[in-house]
Amino acid sequence: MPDSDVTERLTRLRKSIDNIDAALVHLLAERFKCTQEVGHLKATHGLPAADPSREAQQVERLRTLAEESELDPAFAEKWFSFVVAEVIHHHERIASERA
Ligand SMILES: C=C(O[C@@H]1C=C(C(=O)O)C=C[C@H]1O)C(=O)O
Repeated sequence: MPDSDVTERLTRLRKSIDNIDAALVHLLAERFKCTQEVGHLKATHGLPAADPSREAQQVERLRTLAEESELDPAFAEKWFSFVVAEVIHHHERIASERA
């Protein structure tokens, strides 16, 4: 493949990667807006920050979706756990600010 074709293909792929990264940031921002609201609801009603049974259901679902999409399910779970840990941290902070 000539060098100019490689450069063109790389540029095209990187444009798509940049679009996907932008979409992921937007999706995460929307997710955190929802989880912040959940955090306030929980703090107002004295509910615990974490809900392990809900998380177990989500992990199960996400692992299945990952398999169907040919994404490594272990990676999907790792990503989910990373995000949820941050959400729980936010919930604990919201609850402590109310106390
Ligand atoms: C958002 C919630 O709080 C926590 C965070 C979750 C999440 O980010 O999906 C799921 C369960 C909870 O541990 C919730 O209870 O729905």
